[in-house]
Amino acid sequence: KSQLQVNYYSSSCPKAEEIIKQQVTVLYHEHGNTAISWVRNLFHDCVVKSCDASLLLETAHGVVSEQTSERSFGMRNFKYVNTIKAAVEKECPLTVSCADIVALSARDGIAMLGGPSNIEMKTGRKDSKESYVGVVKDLIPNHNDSISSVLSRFQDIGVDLEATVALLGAHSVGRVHCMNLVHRLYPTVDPTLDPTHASYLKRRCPTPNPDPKAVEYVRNDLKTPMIIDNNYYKNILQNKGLLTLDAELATDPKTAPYVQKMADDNGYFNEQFSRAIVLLSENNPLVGDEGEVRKDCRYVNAI
Ligand code: HEM
Ligand SMILES: [Ca+2]
Ligand SMILES: [Ca+2]
Repeated sequence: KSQLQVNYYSSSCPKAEEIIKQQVTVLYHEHGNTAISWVRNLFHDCVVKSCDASLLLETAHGVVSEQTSERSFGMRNFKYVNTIKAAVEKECPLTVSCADIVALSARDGIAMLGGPSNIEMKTGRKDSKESYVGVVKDLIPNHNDSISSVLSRFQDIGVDLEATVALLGAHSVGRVHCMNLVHRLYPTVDPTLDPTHASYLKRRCPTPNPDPKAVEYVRNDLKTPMIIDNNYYKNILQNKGLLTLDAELATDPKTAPYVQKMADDNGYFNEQFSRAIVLLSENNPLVGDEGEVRKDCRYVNAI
């Protein structure tokens, strides 16, 4: 079985990585939160079977999109993946996979957001010919799952304990909708939440039953909301994590020592985050003649 490699497109499409980076940069300057979406996309694609762009398939021709799963709640900016893909197709038709676009856009998005800029992302992934919507809920943890179940799910795909703690640092950017946190505020405030922060959250999320269509949300990190840094760990140590999972990460005896170390040392966090992103991105890829290179990331190729 062939493997992923560094610069897989060096002869078939030498400009591929440069074009993707340029598109990610332009999109970031138009809508900064696109870069945030590329990071979440990597997680939601790679954890579901493989980094194979299964996430990007839309509901059509008998396919039901993974994006319709309740775990995909709040995901955004999918339409701009098509912008990146179109630019790459123009240079090299049917050559660069959507799965590699997911991986490379995550790498470049992380750099735009001030995270590590030296991630060695291999390429050569192929795209799935199907959606795995039926297993999304089994594979992507819920916001109130226990830390031990989250750790074992990551373990199953080769992401170790320290790397898992580092990956959650992605919650140093982006937002959480009220729907995913009102259970910590009503009817009574979760005692593990900092009371001042809880009052702030109640102002942002004033009712126990937010309309899922209303865009009521809280930013993950009030200090550096658009920067991937170790502030997430500082927040959760001060009981200002938004998800139940965030709160548990800070106190569980297995994860707490790493949380403390990451909070104390941004360089160490960056190192572990880079390593973890690579592990995540190499989960079970389709390679060689497996899968296909989709022409349009939203649909499998016509036969
Ligand atoms: C393992 C357990 C995880 C759980 C339970 C979890 C859960 C969530 C939830 C509930 C949200 C908020 C969705 C919303 O209300 O809009 C969110 C946002 C986000 N998650 Fe996670 N997450 C996990 C791991 C990760 C990982 C490993 C990454 C990336 C490496 C990641 C990246 C993000 C990003 C970037 C956002 C913000 C998205 C935006 O603002 O558009 N998450 N996550
Ligand atoms: Ca996938
Ligand atoms: Ca931050």
